[in-house]
Amino acid sequence: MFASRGLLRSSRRLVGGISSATRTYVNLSKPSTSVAVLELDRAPVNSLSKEMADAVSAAIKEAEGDDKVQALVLKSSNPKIFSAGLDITEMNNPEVERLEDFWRSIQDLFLTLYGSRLSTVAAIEGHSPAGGCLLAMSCDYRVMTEGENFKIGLNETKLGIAAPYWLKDLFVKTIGNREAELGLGLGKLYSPSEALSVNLIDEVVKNEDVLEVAMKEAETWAKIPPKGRVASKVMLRSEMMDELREKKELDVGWFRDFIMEEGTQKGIDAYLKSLGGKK
Ligand SMILES: CC/C=C\CC/C=C/CC(=O)SCCNC(=O)CCNC(=O)[C@H](O)C(C)(C)COP(=O)(O)OP(=O)(O)OC[C@H]1O[C@@H](n2cnc3c(N)ncnc32)[C@H](O)[C@@H]1OP(=O)(O)O
Repeated sequence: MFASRGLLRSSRRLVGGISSATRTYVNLSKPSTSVAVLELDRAPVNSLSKEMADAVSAAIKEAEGDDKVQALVLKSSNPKIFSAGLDITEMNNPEVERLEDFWRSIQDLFLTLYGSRLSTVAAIEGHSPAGGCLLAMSCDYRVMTEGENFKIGLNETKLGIAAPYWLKDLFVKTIGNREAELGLGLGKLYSPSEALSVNLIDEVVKNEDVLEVAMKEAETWAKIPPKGRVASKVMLRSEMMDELREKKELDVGWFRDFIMEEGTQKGIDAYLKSLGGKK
């Protein structure tokens, strides 16, 4: 399985007898019969551009296409950054049509990952702000590497923007209403131990152990008979997904109007310039 479906540039290789495929922005491999590993690989910070979001969605669908695969580990090629979230340059002085398409790709990525028939385990290596936290929260289980300087959370308000309603809903579902009020309002980024204490993540592990722990967890989920497991996931998640599917174009409009406002643009521009102090 995992043959290219013509969506992505791909090259195939055999690593220790394991078939794996390297593509633009993502690497998909299958280290065991029932578990696939999807590595985010967009330097420098795995930010989600439209193309990156499309590549991740396509790779998830490809893994789902193998009937034997029951679980997926989502990891990063960068041991210090899981994902820096949405590619802010997509929202900085954008062309409107591209901005709308970008948002559709982000919505689709969320629907694909959150609604996957596969059990998904996030191996959160390092920083995971905003859209990175979205990726992690869309999984069934979250393991994060230790290191109190690593942060996860929804910091959108600090950029002068607001998380979309469905990301807010996902946050509330994950950590509860009160903590979400604090987290969203303050744009709080949690250290691994803080994230664990509010149930934003499920485990904190040593950096060198993260993949092994995530794989073990994925194998555990993969052993659960899929019929009941998937039905349970659908019960828990379909309401939210159906609502977004219904409101998709409305949500695109809200996003576009919000981002295109002059004040929002000023905030995004200033934030982007502050990053790394280099721009
Ligand atoms: C109605 C709905 C309305 C709106 C919804 C909008 C939702 C938005 C959700 C989001 O995801 S917004 C993005 C939020 N992300 C962040 O705030 C993270 C920003 N990045 C960082 O904090 C740091 O880069 C890091 C902690 C992840 C890593 O730090 P470090 O290793 O020191 O790297 P640098 O900061 O030097 O960055 C390297 C390089 O990458 C660029 N960059 C970083 N993050 C992004 C990003 N999210 N998008 C685009 N580019 C990013 C950074 O500018 C540097 O570029 P250079 O060219 O200067 O090397």
